[in-house]
Amino acid sequence: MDLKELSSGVKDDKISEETKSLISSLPSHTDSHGLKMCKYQGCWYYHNTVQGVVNFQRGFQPQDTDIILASNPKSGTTWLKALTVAILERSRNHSSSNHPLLSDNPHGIVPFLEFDLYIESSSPDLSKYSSVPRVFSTHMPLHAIHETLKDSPCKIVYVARNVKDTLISWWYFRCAVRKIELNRSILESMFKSFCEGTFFYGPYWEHLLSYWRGSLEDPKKILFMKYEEMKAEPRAQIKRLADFLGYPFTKEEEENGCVDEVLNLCSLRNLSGLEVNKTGKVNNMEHKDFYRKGEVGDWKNYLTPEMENQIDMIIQEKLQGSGLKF
Ligand SMILES: Nc1ncnc2c1ncn2[C@@H]1O[C@H](COP(=O)(O)OS(=O)(=O)O)[C@@H](OP(=O)(O)O)[C@H]1O
Repeated sequence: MDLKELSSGVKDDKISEETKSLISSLPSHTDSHGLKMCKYQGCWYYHNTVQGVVNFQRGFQPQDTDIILASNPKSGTTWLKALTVAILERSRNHSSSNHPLLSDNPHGIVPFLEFDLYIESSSPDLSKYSSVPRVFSTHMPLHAIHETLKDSPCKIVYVARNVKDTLISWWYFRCAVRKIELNRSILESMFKSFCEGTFFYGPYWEHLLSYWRGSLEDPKKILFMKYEEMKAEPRAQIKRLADFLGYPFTKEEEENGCVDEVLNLCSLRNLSGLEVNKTGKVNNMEHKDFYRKGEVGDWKNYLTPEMENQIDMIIQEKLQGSGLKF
């Protein structure tokens, strides 16, 4: 594998001596592609990402109005970023041609804390993100960001997705990034690692539960959304998001079609058809690879009944008693 092709979160070229020493003391394993991972504060990361997490925890200073969009990878992050940007930008009266979503990928507009910003240093230049509110994103679990954000009234939105669709989306993405055909042996090794909890940002259920419990404890600070509900009732869910962020749609906006405008702008079909999303890269990943089918239940086309049973049993057991269901 050509290391230059990898995204910065997965490589291991940004690690300080101090973090190397930390990593050497942590549980570790090597993934099926030969990339080294370690378990830091209960979550599995590639080594560069640990550096990003450590730098974030050391240096990030939240502002009261900050918005943090959190997710497990492949759970609807790109969509949530686009919707949040569109909700916030609607008051700025854009003409049809100068909306930020028309000239950049949602990941270019909303940076990831632990890869894009904090991977090189604990004091990155955030001046580019000075407009209010600042919007950042993360795949870190809540326990990794809690200490840094707990005294701030900033808001956190989490999007969760059914584990089986998340897994299939990851599989597609891994193959797309490596420019190879969908390959069942890759799916099988990813499946194993998902089930064992050793997948990137896993265990998957711990990630979900951290935000789920956080949202129950402090619903004004943490909004828990589900990809499936966003697909099933987009108008209700986007209004829920806008209300939570403190940018509710007015009655007039609802009547003049503004909610549908935002939804249409952020639809998979619209975003994936934009020139900016057909070309270009962010963090060594092609914009186009962030968009695929966006269907609920696509896993049925790929997982065997045995795989389905196994993963269902694990998730059922892990989420038991939490009140969280998919
Ligand atoms: N606008 C919009 N609407 C609905 N669904 C969308 C949208 N944009 C991306 N997607 C689908 O989300 C899946 C990618 O997940 P993420 O965006 O979380 O990926 S990432 O973590 O940011 O890499 C991936 O799902 P799958 O199609 O199931 O692979 C994308 O197709």
